[in-house]
Formats: sequence, C-alpha cells, structure tokens
Amino acid sequence: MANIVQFENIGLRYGTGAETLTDVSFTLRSGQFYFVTGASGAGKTSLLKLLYLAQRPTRGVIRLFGEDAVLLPRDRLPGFRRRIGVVFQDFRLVPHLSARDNIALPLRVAGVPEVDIEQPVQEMLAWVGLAERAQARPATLSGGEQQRVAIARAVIGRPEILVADEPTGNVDPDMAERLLHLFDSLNKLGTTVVVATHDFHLLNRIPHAQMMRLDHGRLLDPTGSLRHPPHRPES
Ligand SMILES: Nc1ncnc2c1ncn2[C@@H]1O[C@H](COP(=O)(O)OP(=O)(O)OP(=O)(O)O)[C@@H](O)[C@H]1O
Repeated sequence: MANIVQFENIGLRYGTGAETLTDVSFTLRSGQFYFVTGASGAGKTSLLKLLYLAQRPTRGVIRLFGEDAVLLPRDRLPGFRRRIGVVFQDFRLVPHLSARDNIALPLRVAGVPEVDIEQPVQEMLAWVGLAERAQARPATLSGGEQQRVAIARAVIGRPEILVADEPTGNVDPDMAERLLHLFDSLNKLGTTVVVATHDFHLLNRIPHAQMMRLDHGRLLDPTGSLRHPPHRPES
C-alpha cells in the first residue's frame, strides 16, 4: 500500500495566538480507514482542513499523492482538491438545488458534459437510498437524508481520499451507523477514509480502522503517550 498522505512536523497557528497544531507527523496509507479523535478544541477540524487543502500550515511539510502540497502552485489546487471528497457535520448543501442537483454539482463544476451526468447521479442516489427523493430540496429532507446527499456529492467524482468532519454529529444513532456503513463500503472499494469524531460508539464499529488521537494539538501514540514529545532543552 502506498503512502497517500504524509505530514512532517506540521505546525499551525491562527493569527498571533498559541499553536493549534504542534509537531504533527503521520503517514496515511492508501486504502486504509482512519479515525481522528480528541476532545473539543484538540485540533481535529484544523488537521482535516490541512488535509483537504482549505488551510496552509505555518510550518512543516505536507505530501499529498506524492507531491509537496504546501508548495503547490495555485492553478493546480483545484485538480488536487477534486481527488479529495469532503463531508461536513452541517452538510453544506446548496439550499435552492434539489438532492439530484446537489449531487451533480461537482461533475458540473468539473465541466463533465450533461449527457454523462445523469447515470452517475442515479447510481449515487440509489447507493445512498434516496432514489425516491431526487427532486427534494435540502430543507424538506431529514438530517440523515441531507447527510446522505452530502456523502453522495463528496464521492461522485470518485475521490481517492474521503474526509469527513463529525459527519454523524447531527443525526440519530441509527442513522450514524448507516452513514458509517457507507464510509466502510467505500473504503472496501479502495477509498482512503478519514473520519473525525467525538463519538466513541462509532470507533468500535470499524475494527480495522486506525486511530489518530489528538491532545491539545499534538498526536498521541496508541498507548496514549505523545508521539513527538516537546523538546526539552538539556539543563
Ligand atoms: N479560524 C480560526 N481562527 C482562530 N482560531 C481557530 C480557528 N479555527 C480553530 N481555531 C482554534 O483552534 C483550536 C482547535 O480548533 P479545531 O476546530 O481544530 O478543534 P476540534 O478538535 O475540531 O474541536 P471540535 O471538536 O470542538 O470541533 C481551538 O482552540 C479553536 O478555537
């Protein structure tokens, strides 16, 4: 399995405050399932934003698909972003578009001809169990239905990585399990999946998933120790 993402000594500071992420180093292997956990404010969303190229680090190196993502020229960003699907806790659907048109949006933005859009959209609607709700606007869908539209929109372009930030935060436990099942089935088809969650019930549902635990902006190792302890000068 190839390394699809590498973070090396990443630091992130917003404005002039303290660092939000400090010395974060890890490697993601293609085709694996990862959970990012940690208390509120630990830096989960910040780490995911770096991963889906919505934020640049203050220091360190990010390698994505084998290339330096921090030094990537601006004109190559959209092409890179298309290789990463993103699902948010609050869905972020376009309110005036139907479920069908929300799902079609990434293909339209990428300039895919209309004749080639209908079939993948139908397949996605069926996959997330919403074939009957194709014409519905987001406001008329339940939270779980909206999130399934958001997942379909995130994966219709067949991204290599799917990143989801607290995707089950606004749905009931049964729906959370159903959504996780969608992520798991995508992962089994080869997509690398990264899910940030507070929800410890979910973690046990994917036994083969790897855990990435953040504590005050630092990654812990599997035993709960800091992976990269702060440097203490010799006294
Ligand atoms: N755009 C920003 N500007 C300034 N500070 C920010 C910004 N985004 C996040 N922070 C700060 O960075 C820290 C980590 O926030 P982040 O949202 O990454 O944590 P989180 O683990 O995802 O938290 P939660 O589980 O509550 O969503 C917090 O102290 C937060 O206030």
